[in-house]
Amino acid sequence: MKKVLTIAGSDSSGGAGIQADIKTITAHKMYAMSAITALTAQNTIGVYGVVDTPPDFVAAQLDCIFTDIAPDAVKIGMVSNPEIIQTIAEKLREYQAKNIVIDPVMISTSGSRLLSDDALETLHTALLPLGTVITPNIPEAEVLCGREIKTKKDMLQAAEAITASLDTAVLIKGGHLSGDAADLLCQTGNAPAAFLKEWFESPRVENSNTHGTGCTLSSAIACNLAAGRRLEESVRRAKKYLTGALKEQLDLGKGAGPLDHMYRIP
Ligand SMILES: Nc1ncnc2c1ncn2[C@@H]1O[C@H](COP(=O)(O)OP(=O)(O)OP(=O)(O)O)[C@@H](O)[C@H]1O
Ligand SMILES: Cc1ncc(COP(=O)(O)O)c(N)n1
Repeated sequence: MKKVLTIAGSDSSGGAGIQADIKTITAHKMYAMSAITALTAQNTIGVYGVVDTPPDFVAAQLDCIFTDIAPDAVKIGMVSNPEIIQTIAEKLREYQAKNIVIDPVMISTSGSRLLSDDALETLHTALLPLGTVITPNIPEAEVLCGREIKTKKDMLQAAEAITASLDTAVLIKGGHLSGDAADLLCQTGNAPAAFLKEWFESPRVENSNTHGTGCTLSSAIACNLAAGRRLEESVRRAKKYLTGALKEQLDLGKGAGPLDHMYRIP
């Protein structure tokens, strides 16, 4: 059985973070492990409290996992503060982790900050370059490249800028733009300053319950990489899984509710 590790925050309402990741990994019939970076008191309406895990305890969780059951892929979500980010980066290097999908979570759908202001620089320099692929949404991609993204043309330019600056593949998620749900994968090509770009599009599903879409997509990409698939194919399959989970029209809670992660399980 393939093993997938999620390093992320806990969402008490179960729609995003660690809980969405474990459901997604389980729905892919893989073995899920978790290192929890923060506890959030959260529901479909908002985030009401955050308690960060002490960095040495993040390290202890990662030591326990990597010295015992080596993961075939790692998904990283909410990382909270610079000390936790440094710890994760050191451990990923120490254990030579492979197939690393980093979702640079900054602000929740409900509008709460999940990354401290002083963590951005550390995220950029210490952690993101270790990713096999990073998966920012539009506001996160704007922060990473320092320019506005209003159109698909802007996405193309931003993706090149981020790929060039981090020397890693980037999937910019287009859920925050209007029209079809179009995500753009950009990787470095063979020649200097050459980029390989591919769009992954699906019709927009009329569903306001989108809590945890980003977490779910990045975990599903990690599962497909764990299965040995190429990045492009992993993104294509992950997006199909996510779109299916949205189409189920699960409607829980008073705000932006969660997805039906289990829809493929008979
Ligand atoms: N209404 C929708 N219909 C179909 N796909 C969608 C819809 N909304 C978002 N998506 C897809 O969901 C994935 C996550 O995109 P999004 O841009 O919302 O990321 P995100 O903001 O990190 O997610 P979230 O913060 O809600 O967890 C992308 O593949 C995007 O195209
Ligand atoms: C613990 C945790 N991790 C990530 C998210 C982002 O998910 P969303 O943007 O859908 O709120 C979240 N709300 N909570």
